[in-house]
Amino acid sequence: MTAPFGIRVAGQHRINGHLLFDADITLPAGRWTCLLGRSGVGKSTVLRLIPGLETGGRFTGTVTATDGKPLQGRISYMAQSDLLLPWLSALENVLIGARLRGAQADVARARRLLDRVGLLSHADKRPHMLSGGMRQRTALARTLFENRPLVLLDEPFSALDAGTRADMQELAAEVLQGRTVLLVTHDPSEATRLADQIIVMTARQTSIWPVPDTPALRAIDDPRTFDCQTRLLAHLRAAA
Ligand SMILES: Nc1ncnc2c1ncn2[C@@H]1O[C@H](COP(=O)(O)OP(=O)(O)OP(=O)(O)O)[C@@H](O)[C@H]1O
Repeated sequence: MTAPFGIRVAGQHRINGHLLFDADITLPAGRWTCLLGRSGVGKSTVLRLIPGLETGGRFTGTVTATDGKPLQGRISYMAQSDLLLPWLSALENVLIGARLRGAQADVARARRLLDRVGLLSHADKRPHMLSGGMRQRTALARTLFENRPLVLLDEPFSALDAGTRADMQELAAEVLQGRTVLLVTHDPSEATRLADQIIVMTARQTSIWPVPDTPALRAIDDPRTFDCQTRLLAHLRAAA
């Protein structure tokens, strides 16, 4: 993998002329940043601004990589909806990026990732034959397969049961080690477990929330993890 790089998103976003948010977010190179905030505040919009996707509004500001190079071809993005192609199997969906680029697809690696997300026995099924959580895990495998230095994850574990969610958090932490990751989540416990940096977003500002000085991936039952997630939840409930 190429050397990790950081990202800064700074500026104002408006929809129909109304200010949605004024943000200044820095993603440290090779680290996990978790972004939390009220529903509708603009977290997914921040994620979409980074690769330059349509947001339905107007952004006045900058998105810059710390190495000064263009971002094209260096980002893997997992949207809130799974975006699986319905006419392809789970395995073919994992391979779709390589196929679209006309690259040699590493089928064995795709199968290993499907195995890691618990879906190898479903590799030949099309998305309509899979549950919501299975489709989300297929989309996760597709995102991890892309092997990019910058990874944007929009609530990637939201459809999973608690046990599978913990397993998938651990898998993502392992596979994405050393990459720059931005994870949008509503779950203070998930953020506290995974984040090197937590950012809480409101319309007026983006602020850093202190994480325990233990390294991520943090133990769920560590009192410092528990204390951080409890205080973060209280803060999110109070934040406007
Ligand atoms: N394509 C679009 N056209 C117009 N407005 C949009 C579009 N996409 C999002 N919005 C609006 O932008 C605002 C922020 O949406 P966004 O999805 O970024 O919020 P969010 O914080 O990720 O929400 P959630 O936590 O519910 O997923 C919302 O008011 C939403 O209605």
